[in-house]
Amino acid sequence: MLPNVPEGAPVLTAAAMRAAEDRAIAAGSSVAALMECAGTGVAEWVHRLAAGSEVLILCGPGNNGGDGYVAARVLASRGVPVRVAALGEPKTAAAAQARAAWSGPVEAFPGGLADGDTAPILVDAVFGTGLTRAVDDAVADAIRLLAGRARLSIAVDLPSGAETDSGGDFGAGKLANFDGTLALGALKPAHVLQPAARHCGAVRVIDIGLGSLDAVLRTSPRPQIAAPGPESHKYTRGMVAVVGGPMHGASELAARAAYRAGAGYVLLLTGGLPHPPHAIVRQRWSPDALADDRIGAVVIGPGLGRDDRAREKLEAALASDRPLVIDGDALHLLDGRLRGRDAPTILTPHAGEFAALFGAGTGSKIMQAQDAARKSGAVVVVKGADTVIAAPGGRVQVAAPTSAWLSVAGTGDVLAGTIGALLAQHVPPFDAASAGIWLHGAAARMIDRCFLADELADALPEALERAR
Ligand SMILES: NC(=O)C1=CN([C@@H]2O[C@H](COP(=O)(O)OP(=O)(O)OC[C@H]3O[C@@H](n4cnc5c(N)ncnc54)[C@H](O)[C@@H]3O)[C@@H](O)[C@H]2O)[C@H](O)CC1
Ligand SMILES: [K+]
Repeated sequence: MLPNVPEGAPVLTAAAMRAAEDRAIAAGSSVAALMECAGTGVAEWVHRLAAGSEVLILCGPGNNGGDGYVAARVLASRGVPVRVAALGEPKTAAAAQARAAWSGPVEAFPGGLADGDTAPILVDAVFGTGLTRAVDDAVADAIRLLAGRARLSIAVDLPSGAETDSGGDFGAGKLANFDGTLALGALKPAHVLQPAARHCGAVRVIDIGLGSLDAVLRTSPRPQIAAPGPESHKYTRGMVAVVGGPMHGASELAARAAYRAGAGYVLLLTGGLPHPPHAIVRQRWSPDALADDRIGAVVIGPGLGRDDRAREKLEAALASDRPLVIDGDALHLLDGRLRGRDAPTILTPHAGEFAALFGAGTGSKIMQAQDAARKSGAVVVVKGADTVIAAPGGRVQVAAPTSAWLSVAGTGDVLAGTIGALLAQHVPPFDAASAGIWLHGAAARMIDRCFLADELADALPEALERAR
């Protein structure tokens, strides 16, 4: 049930890590001291997890390899059987020092390891944040093979071959799957962005003495959502208007999710005959349907359609001064019409909708989301297995990876309704988006597998129970 990365944690790029390291050194530390901390922290985790089994540590030529030599020395001093295999001699002074302090043998990697060689515990200290180009095929293949054969595989800082800042895979499909990754000093984008994130397993951060870290990017925190008090009534709990269209199911799901996420009153503007759940107030759409100033948020897009009537509805929603969640079909009808909107606006595109709206951008998903938020003036939620939330002012979060079972029809509609409920309760738009994604992800993890989007909506109250 635990998310596999720490919540609300700073995420630093390779350059930001180097800057933090420079600050620590200016304050009296040294690369060797940081490496000692890193290697000792790795050894402590491995010692606990290895439970006496033999550990094979693969060391690269840079400081990631240096961390590996330190870990080997510390593990051996604690009586853990350790083997070290290295990809050449160390190339940095600190790694060379760590290598010199390791008194055991060093096997050649990958060439020196016999076919079928393995150890129950595999530690990958080959490359970390210093990797700037693809890893040789023979090296990538050997890491993947050894990690696959091990009972437990652990990456030091990053799975070797991961691109630190973009979460890309330098090896193009050759990254090994690890059970765990020990992030040194702080999380890096590769721990939360796909495809690298899925290779990390459970990620834990090891303190290496860098002090407090200031980062623009963080993982989404667990939200704190207050329960209603004695003074609450349906309108203070938030009134959400869902503007529907020809695909009724989608707007029904958004409306249901809005209630399940705590809204006090949900109005579904599609019309039609009354049917359960009767708590959803169904009305026909009219141009002045959004004039009721008790409406705290409007959700538009799920099931809206893309015809002239859909355009007319979107036009009215954009012209209103209501906070807006724009999703699904409405994203396809936007064509830059957000400019000049003062009320809070949240866009929730998936990758395809994002590309259609903002073009095929360059840079990491994080940079692209920030750019889109700046250009549109809206909070932009780029959904996926690595959902990024960006605000126009530059604030940005990555949600902890959640259940892949969310990849089913209707879950986006549930998310739009969930965010709408929080927005209607006057939660600021960035926080509403962040909390909505957290609730949605927590609900998915709780109901586990093969769920219907309706059931996801119905699991939101249990997720809310954990957001206190
Ligand atoms: N940042 C910190 O505060 C600390 C980080 N530590 C660890 O150090 C690594 C980063 O170390 P660095 O030496 O910069 O890079 P790497 O070890 O990741 O690798 C660089 C090394 O590898 C060579 N190289 C690069 N790409 C390739 C390639 N495709 N094939 C072969 N060789 C390649 C390059 O020339 C270098 O020699 C960080 O992740 C932490 O693990 C320390 O613990 C200190 C504190
Ligand atoms: K590594």
